[in-house]
Amino acid sequence: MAAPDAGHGEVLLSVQNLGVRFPTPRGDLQALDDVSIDLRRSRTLAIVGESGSGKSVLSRSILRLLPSKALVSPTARIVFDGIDLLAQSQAQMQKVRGRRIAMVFQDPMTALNPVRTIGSQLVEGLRLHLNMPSAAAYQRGLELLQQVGINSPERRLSQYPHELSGGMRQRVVIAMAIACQPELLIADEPTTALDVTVQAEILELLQRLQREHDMTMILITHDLGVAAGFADEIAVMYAGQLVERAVTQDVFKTPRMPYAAALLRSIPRLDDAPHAELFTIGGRPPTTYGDAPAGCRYAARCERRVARCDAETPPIAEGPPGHAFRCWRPLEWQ
Ligand SMILES: Nc1ncnc2c1ncn2[C@@H]1O[C@H](COP(=O)(O)OP(=O)(O)OP(=O)(O)O)[C@@H](O)[C@H]1O
Repeated sequence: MAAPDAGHGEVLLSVQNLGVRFPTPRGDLQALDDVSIDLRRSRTLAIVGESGSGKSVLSRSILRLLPSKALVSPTARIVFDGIDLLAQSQAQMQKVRGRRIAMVFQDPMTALNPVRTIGSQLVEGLRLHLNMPSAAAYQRGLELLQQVGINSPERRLSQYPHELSGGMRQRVVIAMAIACQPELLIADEPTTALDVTVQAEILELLQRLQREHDMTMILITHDLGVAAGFADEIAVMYAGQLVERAVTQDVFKTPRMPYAAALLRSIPRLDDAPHAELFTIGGRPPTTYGDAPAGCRYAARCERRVARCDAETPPIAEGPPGHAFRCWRPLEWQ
């Protein structure tokens, strides 16, 4: 699907017809189905959806970090700055991963080695990717820690991950991710494992770094509220499919697919009455094994369902220019 706001900047990342299946004893689990998405340089895209909607499989596909048993659809293409990523060998991907596309994961401890100091991990990345001599890498390590808002960086470099708070650890992981000045940074639920007070600080840090380094960014989150404050564009995933895509304010002002509208209603608002019950979407998204039955995957939970929703699969298509959605009975205006 073409990036909204077409004409501003070249497309840096293009995902076309991406399907991913995992073989299981119950048949192939369909994790992603025909996902196409373009992202222009310097833009931030939030990928939003409930647990299991395929957000992480999408980001891992881009980095070629899927488990070897994953089956990628033969017609899929993922093109990053003209490089066909799915056609690269793992050795070639080493030159892209970490260097041109970096990732920040949910739990900083999965990215950090618990038995090595922060300094050795940060410096090693710089030496490995950028061939820096030790002294220069150490100096750059200090600068990076300062950039991500860590005080007394000399002391921190000699500490082990467990000696740092969760927020501090995520700052270190972010410093490692930006070390090689990647063009694309993918942050997968970067604040979910952190205290609420620290979450906002980490998001602010990512936003500042995005601006300062003119990075293109993908933020994966289950929280549309977080996406709103962060991203230029929002892509909503549901049960392995992309179901709505537009610039952030269009998704908020005029969501077209009832699922996006329901997600919006489930965000707590400051003007809600005290103790007002939060809206929740009843039911759960389906998991598809083998070929998906015809129909809209959201139909069973949808307030606007009509017979066609069960009979035919809606394609993803643009309504107003730059606003694409997958729905037979879209909301015309909110
Ligand atoms: N290695 C795997 N083997 C089998 N199934 C998998 C594997 N990884 C993911 N899946 C399945 O693929 C689907 C999409 O998973 P994914 O992790 O992308 O969802 P998500 O939207 O990122 O969810 P969450 O917010 O919980 O991380 C899910 O049904 C999940 O169970």
